[in-house]
Amino acid sequence: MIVAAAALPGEGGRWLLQKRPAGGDMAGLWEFPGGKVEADEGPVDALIRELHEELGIGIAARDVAPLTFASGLAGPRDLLLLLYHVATWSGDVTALHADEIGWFDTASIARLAMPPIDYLLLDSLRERSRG
Ligand SMILES: Nc1nc2c([nH]c(=O)n2[C@@H]2O[C@H](COP(=O)(O)OP(=O)(O)OP(=O)(O)O)[C@@H](O)[C@H]2O)c(=O)[nH]1
Repeated sequence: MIVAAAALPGEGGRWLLQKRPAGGDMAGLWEFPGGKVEADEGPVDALIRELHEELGIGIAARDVAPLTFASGLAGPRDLLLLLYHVATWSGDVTALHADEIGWFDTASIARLAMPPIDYLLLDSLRERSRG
């Protein structure tokens, strides 16, 4: 499974994470917004679709750039997680899908309960926060 996810930058080196809804897969864990890349779409198209569905924001492909990726097992499934930096967007970020959203610096992200693969993304996110 390929998943496209977004690193959305906020004030002071913070990034947006959302808490997966109760009752579902990996309930209560914090993650980067995004979702599965469907068979008929590319990863950036999937990201644009998912961010509209989950956060109600509009992003343009020209504002999306690869940041890093990680791979491993997510439960029984083999997952490739593509993390994209999203420079700008239109509309206000709204939690349409998540139980909660928040803006966290990388030290705080490291202390959140996340799917295991997400911890592998943190080095690149730290570098990007300094840049
Ligand atoms: N969006 C997102 N998904 C992640 C992250 N880390 C991680 O392991 N995942 C996993 O990647 C998959 C993302 O698919 P999805 O967001 O479409 O999940 P979903 O609820 O539709 O999955 P489901 O239909 O199998 O329950 C989930 O299994 C999720 O747990 C992350 O940082 N962001």
